[in-house]
Amino acid sequence: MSINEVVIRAAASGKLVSFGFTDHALLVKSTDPKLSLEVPHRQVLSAAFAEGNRSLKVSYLAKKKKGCHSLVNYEGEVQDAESQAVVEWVEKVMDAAYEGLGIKRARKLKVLVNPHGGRRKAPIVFTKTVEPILRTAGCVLDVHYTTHGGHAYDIAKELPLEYDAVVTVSGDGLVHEVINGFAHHAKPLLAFKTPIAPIPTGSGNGLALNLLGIEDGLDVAAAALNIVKSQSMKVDIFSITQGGKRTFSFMSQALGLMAELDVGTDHLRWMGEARFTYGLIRGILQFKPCPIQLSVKIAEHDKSRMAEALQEKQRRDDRSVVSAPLPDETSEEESALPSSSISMDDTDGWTTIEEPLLYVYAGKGPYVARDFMAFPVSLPNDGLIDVVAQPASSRGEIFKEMPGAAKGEPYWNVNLKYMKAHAYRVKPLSSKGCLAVDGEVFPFEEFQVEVHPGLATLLSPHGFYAAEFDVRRASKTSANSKPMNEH
Ligand SMILES: Nc1ncnc2c1ncn2[C@@H]1O[C@H](COP(=O)(O)OP(=O)(O)OP(=O)(O)O)[C@@H](O)[C@H]1O
Repeated sequence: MSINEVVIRAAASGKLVSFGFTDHALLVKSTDPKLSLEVPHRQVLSAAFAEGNRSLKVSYLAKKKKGCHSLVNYEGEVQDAESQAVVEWVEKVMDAAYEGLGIKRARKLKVLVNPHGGRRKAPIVFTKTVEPILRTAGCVLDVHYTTHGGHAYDIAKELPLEYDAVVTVSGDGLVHEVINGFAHHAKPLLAFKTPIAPIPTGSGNGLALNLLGIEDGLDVAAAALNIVKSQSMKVDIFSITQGGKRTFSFMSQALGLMAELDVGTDHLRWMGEARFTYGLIRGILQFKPCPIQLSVKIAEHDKSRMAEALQEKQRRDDRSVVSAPLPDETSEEESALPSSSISMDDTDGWTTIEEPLLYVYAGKGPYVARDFMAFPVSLPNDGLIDVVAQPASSRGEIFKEMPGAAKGEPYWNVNLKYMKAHAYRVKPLSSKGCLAVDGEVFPFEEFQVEVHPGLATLLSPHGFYAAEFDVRRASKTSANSKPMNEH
C-alpha cells in the first residue's frame, strides 16, 4: 500500500518528525520543536531507507533567516509503516527530486579548489560547506587543489570527457583558465560541452552572481545546489587576438579606469571585493584618459531596444538551457575550434569612436561584482558582446553614477555609449596603459575581439542571467546614447 507520509523518531532529538509529499514539495513537520516547512523538490538532496534497522535519512537545503542556505539532515527509526511502503515512498521522493526535474542523480564532478583566490578561504569553505552537500547528493568527486597559476588550465586541457561538470572553488580567474584549457584540449568542442559551475570564493565572483542572482550569488551552499540540480546553459565566449596569439575570455575585457581598479588593486586581495570600490574612487580622482582608439562592428546601439530585447527574452523564458550533461562523440571535423572569422583589416560596417575615453569595458553577464552591474542588458547567447565606452566627461558625473552601479543605472546615462557588437578592436595611442581580460593583466597592445556563439556551457538554475534590471526606466528617460562622434 502506498503512503504519502512517513514519521520517524529523530535520533538526534528523540522527537517525532513527519515527512509529507506534494507535487512540488516535501513537507517537514514536528510538534516539538514546532516546525512546519515546505521544501521544494529542487532543494531535496536525498532520501534513503535502511531496511535492516528501519532507519530513514532525509537531507535537504533550507534557507536560513540570514538568507544563506544550509544542509539539514534528519535520521531516525520509521514509526508505524511497512518497510516496502517506505521503500516506495523514498523512491517517489528521489524521483521528484531528480528525474522529475530532468536531473541525473549522482553527478560525476571534477572539482578545482584554488587556495590562493580571494580571502584564501576556498579550502575551508569547500570541506565545511560544499563537499558535504555534494556528497549527500551522491555526487562522485575528483578533487584537486591548485598549486600554482596555470594549474587549472593544465587540468582542463587534459580533462577526460567523462564529467558532468567542472566545479571551480575560486573566483573568475580559475574559470578563465578552464575556458582556455578547453580551447587547447585535443577535442575542444567536446570539452566545451562539459558545463562549468563556480563556487564563489574569489574577490569578484561575477559569474556566480550572474547565474544565481544578487541574493544567492555569494551563497556557497546555493552554488553547491546549482551543481547538483541545475541544467546546462549555452553561453557565448570571446576570442581576443593580440599579435597573432589567440586567448579566450568568458567575462570581460577592461581598459583604462576599469582595468586599473581591478589589476591595480591585486595586492589588496585581503580587502575582498571592497578593493574594487577603493580602486574606483582612486581612479576617478586620478581621472586619467584611456589612450586608445576604439572601433566597433555594431549590431545595436539603441538603449531602449536593447532593454526591450532583454525583457522579451526573459518574458518568453526562452531557455538556452539544454539537457546535455555528458558530451557525446562527434566527428573529427566538429571537434575543431572555430577559426577567426573577422580579419584584422576588415573595415566593412565598423565604427570608430574618436572622443577621448575614460574607460572601455566589454563583456558578457550583467554583474562583474556585487556592487557593479556593468552589462545590464547582456544575454547569455545572443552571439554579441556588450561594449561600454565612457567619455572622459567629468569626475562629478562618474561619482554621481556610483550609488546606482549595483542596479546597472549608469546604463541610462546619455553620455555613456553602450553597444551590442559582433566584434571590436583597440589600438593603443600610447605605450602606457592597462588591459585586463577576465581580471587578468594582458599586454597593452593592439587587439581584436570576436564572439563565438554558444561555445561554452555553464550550469544555471534559470536558463538566463539572474540579474534584475529595471528596464522600465527606458520610457522615463531619453534612452539613447548621445550621437557618436565617429567615422
Ligand atoms: N596555488 C596557487 N597559488 C597561487 N596562485 C594560484 C594558485 N592556484 C591558482 N592560482 C591563481 O590564482 C589566481 C586568482 O584566482 P581567482 O581569479 O579565481 O580568484 P580571485 O582573483 O580572488 O577572484 P576574482 O577573479 O573573482 O576577483 C588565478 O589567476 C590562478 O591562476
